Amino acid sequence: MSQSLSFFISTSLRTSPAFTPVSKPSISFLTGTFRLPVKVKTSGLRTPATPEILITKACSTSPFDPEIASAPASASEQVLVSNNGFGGVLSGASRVQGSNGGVVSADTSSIEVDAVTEAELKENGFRSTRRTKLICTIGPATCGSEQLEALAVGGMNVARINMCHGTREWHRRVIERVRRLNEEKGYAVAIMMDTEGSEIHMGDLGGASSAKAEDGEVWTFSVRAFDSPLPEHTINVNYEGFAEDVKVGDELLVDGGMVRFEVIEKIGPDVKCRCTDPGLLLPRANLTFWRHGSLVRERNAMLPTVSSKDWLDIDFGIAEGVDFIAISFVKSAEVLTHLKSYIKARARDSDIAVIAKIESVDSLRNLEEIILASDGAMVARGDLGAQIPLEQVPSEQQKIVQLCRQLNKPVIVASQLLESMIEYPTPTRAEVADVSEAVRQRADALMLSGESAMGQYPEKALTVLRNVSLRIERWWREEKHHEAMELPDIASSFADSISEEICNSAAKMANNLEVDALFVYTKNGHMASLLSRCRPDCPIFAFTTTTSVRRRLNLQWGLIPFRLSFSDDMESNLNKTFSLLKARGMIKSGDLVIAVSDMLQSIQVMNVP
Ligand SMILES: Nc1ncnc2c1ncn2[C@@H]1O[C@H](COP(=O)(O)OP(=O)(O)OP(=O)(O)O)[C@@H](O)[C@H]1O
Ligand SMILES: CC(=O)C(=O)O
Ligand SMILES: [K+]
Ligand SMILES: [Mg+2]
Repeated sequence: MSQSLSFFISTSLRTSPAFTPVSKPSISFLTGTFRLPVKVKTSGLRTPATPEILITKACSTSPFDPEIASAPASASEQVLVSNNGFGGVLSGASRVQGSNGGVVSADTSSIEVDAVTEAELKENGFRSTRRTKLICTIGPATCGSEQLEALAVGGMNVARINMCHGTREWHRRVIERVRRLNEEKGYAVAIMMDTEGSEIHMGDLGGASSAKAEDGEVWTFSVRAFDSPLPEHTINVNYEGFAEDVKVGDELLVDGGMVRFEVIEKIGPDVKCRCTDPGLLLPRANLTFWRHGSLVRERNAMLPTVSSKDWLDIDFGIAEGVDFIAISFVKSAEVLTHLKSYIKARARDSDIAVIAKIESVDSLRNLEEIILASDGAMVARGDLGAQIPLEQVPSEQQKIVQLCRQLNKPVIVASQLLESMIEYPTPTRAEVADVSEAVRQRADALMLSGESAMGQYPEKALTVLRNVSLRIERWWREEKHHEAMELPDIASSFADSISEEICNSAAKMANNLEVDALFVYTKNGHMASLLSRCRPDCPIFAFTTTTSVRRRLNLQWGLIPFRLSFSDDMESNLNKTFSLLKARGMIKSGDLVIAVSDMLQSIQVMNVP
C-alpha cells in the first residue's frame, strides 16, 4: 500500500520581521501557500507507535559572524519531517538555536574542497560548474607528477589504474604521486583500481609497446611461456585451454575486431592464424573467438571473474586505500557481494566502493542484480563491443545508464570516447557526438583509456571532454530538453523513504525556485547521491565529515564534495558553512540555497546572509 500525504505549508515570510526581500522574481512563489507533496511508502512497514509529522516553518538564522553581525538575518523556510510516523500534525514555528549561540569563527582551514573546483566557482559562479565527472586512465604518458598535476588541473576527478598493465610497484608510485598532489596542492583526485579479470587476452608483447599485423601474415598464438623478446610473429595467450578450445576455421578477434585472424592450423600448444584484417596489436589486448558468426564461450565461460592474480591486486588496492575497485568481466551479483564482504572484513575503516564493469554477455543477462549488488557500474564498451554486435552497444549503453540512475548507482561510460586523439590533437566529429550523447544521457562520469594512458595528447583529450560536457550540460539546461525520468522508490526502510522523498522534493523545489545551489550535509554520502540522482539544474554542495566519503562522492554527477566537521545542529552547521564559504569567496550574500541533511530530515530554503 502506498499512501500520499500533501502538506500545505503557509509560509510566515510575510510576517517574519527577519525577512529580507530577495531579488529573484521566482521567490514570490514562497510568499504564498505552497504544496509540498510528501509521499510516504508504507508497504510492508509498520507505522511507528506515535504517528506524527512535524512541519515547522520560518526560522530565521541568527547573525553568526562579527563581520556580518549588523546585516539582516536571512529568511529561512524549514520543512521538517520527523521520522516518527505520520498523522498530519503540523506544528507551529520552531526555532533552532545553534548550540554555540550561532557564533562560529571563520576558520577557513576547517573546510576542504578541491582547489580546481574552488577556482572554477570563484571564476564562473555556480551555474557553470561541470556536472559530469571525468576519469583518466594513468599509463606511461601520464604517470609523472607534472603530468598528473596537469590532469588534475584539467578536471580529472578520478585517476584509474589498470592492473592489466604495469607492476604493482609502478601503480604504487602513481597512487603515491596522486595522494601527494592532493595533500600538497589541494586537489581531491580519487583513485580507481581496475582488475585484470580472467577473460582471454594476449601477453605483454615481450616489452614492445605495440606490434603491427599485416594482411596475410601468419602469426602463432601460444600458451607456452617465451623468453623476451618473443620470437617473430608470436603472441602469448593467457588462457590454458586456448589451443584445445579453438578450431581450425574459427575467427580470432583482437580487441573486438581491431585486428582479425583466421585459425589455420593447430600444433600442440601453438595455434597458427592468418591475419585477415590488419592492424595494431597492443599489449594484453582482449581476445575472443567466433565460430559461424557467434561468440564461442567454451570452458572460458567457467573462468572465475576474480582470478588469483586479481585477489592479490585487490589486497594491494585495499592496502593502498584506493577509493574504488572496478571488477572486470562481472558475470553475476554473487562475486560483488563476496568481494564487498571481503573488503569490509579487511579494510575496517575505509569504505572502498565496488564498481561492476559491464563488458560481457553474462553481465548483460544479469544486469539488474549486478547493478543492485554494486556501488556503481561501468559501461566498458571496449570489451562489450567484442562480445555483442557493435550496433547493439549504443542501446545497451542507454539501458545501463538509465538503470543505474533508477537504482541510484553512479555509472561511467568508458572506452574509445576520443580514440583518434591517441594519435591526433583534435577529435573526430563523430567522437564529439559520442561524448555529447553520454553527457546528454546524464551519465555520472566519462572515462579516458588509451587517450590518457599512452596517447600523444592526454591533456587535450581531457580538455575536449571538459568542454563538451560543459557545453552540452548548459544547452540541455537552457532548453530544458531533459525529459524527467521516472525514478522508482528504492528505499528499503521507512527512514530511507523519508530521505528519498526529501531529496526528490528538494531537487524539484530547487528547479522551480531556480536556486543557486543545493546543500546536503551527509555523513555517509547517501543523501548526496539521492540528490545527484535527481539531476537538478543547480550544483549540489555535499558536505561530509570524512575524506574517504568526500573522495568517493567525486564520481557522482553534479556533486561538489566538501569535507567539513559538523554537528547535529543544522542551524549552526549552516552558519558555519556560510561563513567559511563566504570567507573563501565561494558564495556571496543573497545567493539562494536549499539545504537538506541526513541528521535532521528537513528542507530549508534561505538566502545566504
Ligand atoms: N599502466 C600501464 N602501463 C603501460 N601501458 C598502459 C598502462 N595502462 C594502460 N596502458 C596502455 O593503454 C592502453 C589502453 O588502456 P586501457 O586501460 O583501456 O586498457 P585495455 O588494455 O584496453 O584494458 P581494459 O579492457 O581493462 O580497459 C592499453 O592497451 C595499454 O597499451
Ligand atoms: C574499460 C574496459 O575495460 C573496456 O572498455 O573493455
Ligand atoms: K582491466
Ligand atoms: Mg575491458
